[in-house]
Amino acid sequence: MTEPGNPVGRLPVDGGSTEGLDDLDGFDDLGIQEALTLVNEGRTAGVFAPGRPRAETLAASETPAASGTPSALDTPGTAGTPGTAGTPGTAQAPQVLHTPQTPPASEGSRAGHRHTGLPWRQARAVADRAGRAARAARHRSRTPAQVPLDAALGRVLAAPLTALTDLPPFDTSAMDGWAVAGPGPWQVREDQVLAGDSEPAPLADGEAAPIATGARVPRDTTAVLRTEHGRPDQAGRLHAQRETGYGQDIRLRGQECRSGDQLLPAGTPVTPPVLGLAAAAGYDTLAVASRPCVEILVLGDELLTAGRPRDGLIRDALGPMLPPWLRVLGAEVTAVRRLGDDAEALRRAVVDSEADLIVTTGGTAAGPVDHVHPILHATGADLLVDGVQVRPGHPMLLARLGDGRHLVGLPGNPLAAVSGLLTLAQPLLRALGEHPAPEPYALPLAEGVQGHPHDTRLVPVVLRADRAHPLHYTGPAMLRGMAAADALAVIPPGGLRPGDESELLDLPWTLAGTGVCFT
Ligand SMILES: Nc1nc2c(c(=O)[nH]1)N[C@H]1C(S)=C(S)[C@@H](COP(=O)(O)OP(=O)(O)OC[C@H]3O[C@@H](n4cnc5c(N)ncnc54)[C@H](O)[C@@H]3O)O[C@H]1N2
Ligand code: MOO
Repeated sequence: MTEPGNPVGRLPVDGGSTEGLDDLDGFDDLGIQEALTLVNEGRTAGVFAPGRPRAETLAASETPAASGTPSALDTPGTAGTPGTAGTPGTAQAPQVLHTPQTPPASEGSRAGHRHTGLPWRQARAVADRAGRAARAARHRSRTPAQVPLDAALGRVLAAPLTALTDLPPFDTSAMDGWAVAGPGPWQVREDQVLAGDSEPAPLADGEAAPIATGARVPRDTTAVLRTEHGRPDQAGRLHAQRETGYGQDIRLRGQECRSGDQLLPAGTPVTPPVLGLAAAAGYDTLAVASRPCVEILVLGDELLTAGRPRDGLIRDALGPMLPPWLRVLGAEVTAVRRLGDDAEALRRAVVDSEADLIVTTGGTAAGPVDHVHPILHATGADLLVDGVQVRPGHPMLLARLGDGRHLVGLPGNPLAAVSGLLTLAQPLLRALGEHPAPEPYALPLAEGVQGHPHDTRLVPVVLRADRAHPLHYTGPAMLRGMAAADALAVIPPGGLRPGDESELLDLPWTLAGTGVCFT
């Protein structure tokens, strides 16, 4: 536990090891000594509350809470919390420090630390532009698919939805009651008019006919009198108990649209109500944008596809995670291939693929078996994004392979791969699949979040009561926090204080539920 008056506590933590400190978001490119200096000088945004274990404050993003067996949701605010620096041992309100000594990202000093790649927003914009360019190329070469209504769900209209009929297609009763003609009382007819009847007999003046909601009104009907507003007498005459205006409770033909009206523009996502509207307007099939084809290449000799980790081998977490996620983003996943660390297999897979997008996992860094860069170089690919100023995931990349085809290289660390997915694959696939980008939105943070000195951070959060609560277990190699998350908070360099609005990247299943969107 941290000793009062000694904000930093005993360093190093974790049983005397500094292992893990170089993984700290915000510090991992500074070097351990530099990071510790910043901490000791209070120049980082960090809460060093008396009694709080140092591991929870300094290393919150990687380190489990100190006691018990907390879940990712436990005291969510404490994960990645160090957004404030109070004076330990005093009742003084914490003072916020926004790493004032750090140069802005654009200054990019290479002297003490790596600082490469595109700024996060710029990288997303590049991916979006690449998707748009590829889409234009696809438009020239492919015709939109015409699919049955149920197969169109989750796709995007390739053409405007134009009404094939007037809606309503004929004058209908809006209520159960009586169709009446002229002023009452009315003589009630025997025959009832039901929904689906094709051509009810016209009403004579002074006549009423029992009618159901949705039934076609007889010609010369002047109003519909609701069941609860009329009283038939013994002699079969109907008396109005409320005044009935001319045209009341009659839905006129064409009230909603006329045949030929544009109901929705091209580019509209096909949701359940769109399917309903299309059916009402007379459609059996819809023209939808073709889905971008995506091939996933999982790299790494250390990966197992079944059983428990053993003998230095670990389970492949990305093979199961990426296909459904990419489908939610509008992709058709045509293959998931596990290539190990075989450079030649990777080269062949890249050269032979006909997918619009290849997503690789792992091998993006500079290790002895990190083959992605060399293979892209050897195959003459155009690196549009080579590293992004984002944590985790900074080695992510985007390359153009020619013919409007692209490759997104996701880092192997699983949360870094999620970051790459949201930063590069999502904007590219949205643009390619013609899905509109959602409106950006923000919520106040329940707790402060420490920023990286130069890079944007993406931090898993849960959303409760209109606030975003940062989660535990959000180190680059962890999915435990992510699996409990509703969204990722976008933390600018320097961090955010409690109550600051943080932009949020939504996770599509949070609202829709898993059954709906993984079609
Ligand atoms: N000298 C440097 N080393 C590293 C840097 C750096 O800048 N300089 N960056 C680190 C960061 S940050 C990341 S992220 C990783 C990116 O590495 P790669 O994309 O090359 O990925 P690998 O080395 O293949 O794997 C990294 C890590 O992730 C595990 N992994 C890989 N694939 C999977 C999978 N499908 N499921 C679960 N786990 C996976 C792998 O076993 C490694 O532990 O590089 C750092 N190094
Ligand atoms: O830390 Mo890396 O940023 O895991 O992507």
